[in-house]
Amino acid sequence: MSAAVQLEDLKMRFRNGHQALDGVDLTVEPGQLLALTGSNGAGKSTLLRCMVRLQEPTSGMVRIHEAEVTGASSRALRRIRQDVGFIFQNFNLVDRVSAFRNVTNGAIARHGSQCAVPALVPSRVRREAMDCLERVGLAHLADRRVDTLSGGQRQRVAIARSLMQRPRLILADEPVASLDPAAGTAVMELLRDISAERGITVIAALHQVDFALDYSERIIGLRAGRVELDESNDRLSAERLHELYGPAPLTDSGTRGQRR
Ligand SMILES: Nc1ncnc2c1ncn2[C@@H]1O[C@H](COP(=O)(O)OP(=O)(O)OP(=O)(O)O)[C@@H](O)[C@H]1O
Repeated sequence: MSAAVQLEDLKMRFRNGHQALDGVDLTVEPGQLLALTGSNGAGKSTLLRCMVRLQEPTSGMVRIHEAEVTGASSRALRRIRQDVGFIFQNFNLVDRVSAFRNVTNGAIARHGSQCAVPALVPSRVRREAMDCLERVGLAHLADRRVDTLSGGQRQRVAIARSLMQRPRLILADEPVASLDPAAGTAVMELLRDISAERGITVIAALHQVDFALDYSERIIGLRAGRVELDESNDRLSAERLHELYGPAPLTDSGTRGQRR
């Protein structure tokens, strides 16, 4: 099967001369849940953003599902991005509207801007939005304004919104960094489960090495914009990962989430 993501000698230098990515080569198999780890400033966010050109790489090649991202026209890029969900640390939801409306917004790329206008949302999209909310365990809060939800609930709304895209790839930039350990665990379990159920490739930048070990199949360690470590999680000990990337909080008062 073809790779979900392929990066070749990817480089990104900011205008101030800072080399944030310094020749990253990486191939990610479809359906894999991969954790990107590394200390502050290692280049994790830049790498995720460069994959879909939210940040323009300076050089190198990105391919997603066989389509070349680098060099793609804006139309081709839009098409590639339709298959890619992005989950952010700060959720990036529309605060003053309901969970349901945030989720139907996720259908805009597939069904057009009518999905942003409640009265015009087709009934099949409404049904799908409820299914997605159901999947993340929040159907009962569909009508709640998202700014009245907890951080963990908001992140689950963001995941439901991304499911509306029917993504083949989800890029998650510190999806649990703003959450308490229990909410973080719930979000990581959800990402792991939807990846397994739907064959969605997930690449998650994670600071917490315990989450990386517990929920990913493969761990990439970045340092100064380079891949320093690339291991399957069952070959990595927590001690080694802690040693490389510093102390990190345990996920839940000393216990760790369930391994696959
Ligand atoms: N707009 C910018 N201009 C110049 N340098 C930048 C810019 N944005 C980020 N950087 C630098 O690029 C490097 C990589 O940043 P990036 O945010 O990708 O790291 P990260 O691994 O995601 O870090 P963190 O874990 O702190 O989020 C850092 O040294 C950062 O200071």
